[in-house]
Amino acid sequence: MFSRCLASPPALPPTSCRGVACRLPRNGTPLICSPFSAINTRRNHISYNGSACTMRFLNAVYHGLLVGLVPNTQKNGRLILGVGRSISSERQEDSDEDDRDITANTVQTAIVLSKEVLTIQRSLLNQIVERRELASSAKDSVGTKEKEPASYNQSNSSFSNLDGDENLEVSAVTIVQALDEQQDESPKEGILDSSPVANPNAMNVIVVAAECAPWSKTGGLGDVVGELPKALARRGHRVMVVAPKYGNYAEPKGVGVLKRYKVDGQDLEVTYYHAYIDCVDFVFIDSPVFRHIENDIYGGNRRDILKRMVLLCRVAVEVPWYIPCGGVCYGDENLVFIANDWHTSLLPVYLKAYYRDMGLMKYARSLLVIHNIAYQGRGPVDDFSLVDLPDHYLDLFKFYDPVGGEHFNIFAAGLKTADRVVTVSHGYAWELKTPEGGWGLHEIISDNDWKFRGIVNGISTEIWNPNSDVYLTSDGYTNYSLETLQLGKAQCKAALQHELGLPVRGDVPIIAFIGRLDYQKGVDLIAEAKPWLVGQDLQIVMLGTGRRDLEDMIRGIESAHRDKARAWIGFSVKMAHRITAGADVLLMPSRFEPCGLNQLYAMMYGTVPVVHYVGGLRDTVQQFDPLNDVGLGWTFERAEANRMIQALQHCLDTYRNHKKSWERLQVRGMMQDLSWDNAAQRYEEVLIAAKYQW
Ligand SMILES: Nc1ncnc2c1ncn2[C@@H]1O[C@H](COP(=O)(O)OP(=O)(O)O[C@H]2O[C@H](CO)[C@@H](O)[C@H](O)[C@H]2O)[C@@H](O)[C@H]1O
Repeated sequence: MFSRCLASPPALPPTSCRGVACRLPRNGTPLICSPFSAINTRRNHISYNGSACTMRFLNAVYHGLLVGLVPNTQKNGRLILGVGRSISSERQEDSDEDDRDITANTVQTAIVLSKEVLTIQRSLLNQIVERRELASSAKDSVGTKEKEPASYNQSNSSFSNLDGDENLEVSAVTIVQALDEQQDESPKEGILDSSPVANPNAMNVIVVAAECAPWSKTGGLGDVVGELPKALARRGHRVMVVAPKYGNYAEPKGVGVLKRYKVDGQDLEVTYYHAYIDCVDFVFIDSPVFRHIENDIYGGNRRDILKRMVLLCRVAVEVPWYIPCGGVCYGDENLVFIANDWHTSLLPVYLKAYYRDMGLMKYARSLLVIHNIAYQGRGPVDDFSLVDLPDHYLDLFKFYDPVGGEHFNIFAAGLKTADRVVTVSHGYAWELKTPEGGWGLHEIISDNDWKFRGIVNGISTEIWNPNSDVYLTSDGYTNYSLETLQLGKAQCKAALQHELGLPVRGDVPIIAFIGRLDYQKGVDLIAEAKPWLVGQDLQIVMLGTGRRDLEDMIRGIESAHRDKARAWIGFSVKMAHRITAGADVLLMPSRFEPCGLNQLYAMMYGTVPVVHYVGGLRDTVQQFDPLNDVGLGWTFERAEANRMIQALQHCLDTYRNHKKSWERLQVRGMMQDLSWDNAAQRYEEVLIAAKYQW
């Protein structure tokens, strides 16, 4: 098996794709894409608003915008800009005279460049403008002879190694002029505020997952993969998401790259689609094995699912070499992969076995995020033959526990191999190290505690925002904010009751449940509590899909109590939003909950959570304390129906009899900053730790 691996070693990337370096076509091609209308190419050079510079420089500028572009020194009236290590590390490739015809890439790069230059950091703009003003005031005071501001000539600059390289020069004045012109056309605040921050620790980050909202989503993983990358990009990282292409997606366009991978002896053709949205490169992998399963992305037999995940991981690990995003491949320096759950736990293993063990991708690192340890990619030991690894890697996967006996466990191998491991809350991080919470993997997690950390998920405050929610603009629903909470929520509640055919009554509390119908989510506790629930003056709305018996169970509750209960079986994003807005209470009796997103969404909509005190629900829902008027909802200590009923009794008492307390609860929930920005900062700390780990 080892020799099979060696017989088809992973191909080395083309030299033009190994870093930021790309070559221009032999014949000059005018690039008319710049808002400055002044980017032109000559052989190996680009004239940018009249200043000669190399494509490498433009690429470096592109990266420099992300890592911080620093005025360095001035020479012959031109400002030399240092862009950190990306330039110096690429300089030796300048001597390579091998031009490559990459016109399309070059044009694309210039397009990206021209867009990115507009989002150049406020600090750079200010520095340059300040210096220009300094220069002109100095000029005024001295007369006709232009005098350089002293700061231009700092010989101790950290970028002094760039001195003298003509190719790295660009006229500061032309940049300033271009920015000035652009400011006339566009709202300054908008451009600058949405730009990535300068970040000295900026990295290339590739998030790999089996699902990515809004294109594919079966639960919280999709939401996280759709949003965390954007928050990392806002922090100045260059971020890509790699996910399978399950359907026909509108935005991503084919990139014209075709590759073949062998999985379980079968040749699989792979093409790639790309979209650049909110400063993130979304790369979708198209292959026959992924097509037409958008409604059942984890469907099929165990071996089929495993083969899909093998393909995803094998392709993803090479994407930084082969897929030009904005004309430039990510390359493997300063690179961190973020794998998610067992589906992509093979990625850290492939990174090690195929590359780092062979002296390739030496500086690339991997981070594995545990969203749910209950799914581990277990199978018989024979499954090892499907993952195409050297024989000595079997020990990483072979795992014994009393439940599964000796078996093949993909999550186990990923946890051991990844450079860092994160899970999605502090509560769950603790639980994972216990025999109950770790689902057999607790010892591996404890053994790797040094590289393990909990980071609470954030949420998209654009998609899940009652003030701009696109699903609240029709059918009687309305958008609302903190200021219009009581009126707006009452209207949404009436619209929900109307849409579901429940009695339209403002005074009756609506208790909602949204989630996968399985053991984890504790929906059976609702069935157990049914006699109490239906004896109350309340309405209960349940949205979910999953286990057939649980679907039948909630259907049964509805058919026995049509005036009080509704069960929506299926996956409906629209209904999830509408129920979150229209309900008064969100019930989450989850037996375990790594983080939970629905309680966060609920709080943003003034919907009060009642949750089992477990995992991420402990971290995010502080128990209401009426004496001190603090807290965000109600928690119950054990996943038992009577405990849940007690918590609901307290909750309904406050709803009915303490309106002001209730409103303050709602307001406290809505006023929290639950955005991804905090979590992204924590992730960045982990990325940095991984980068400097040897
Ligand atoms: N029938 C339905 N129709 C429409 N939308 C539906 C739906 N059922 C669920 N959803 C949506 O799917 C998402 C569920 O997210 P959760 O975080 O609650 O659970 P999940 O268990 O999938 O995620 C796992 O990963 C996430 C992310 O890390 C962790 O928060 C979580 O604890 C862990 O179990 C929400 O956006 C919810 O609205």
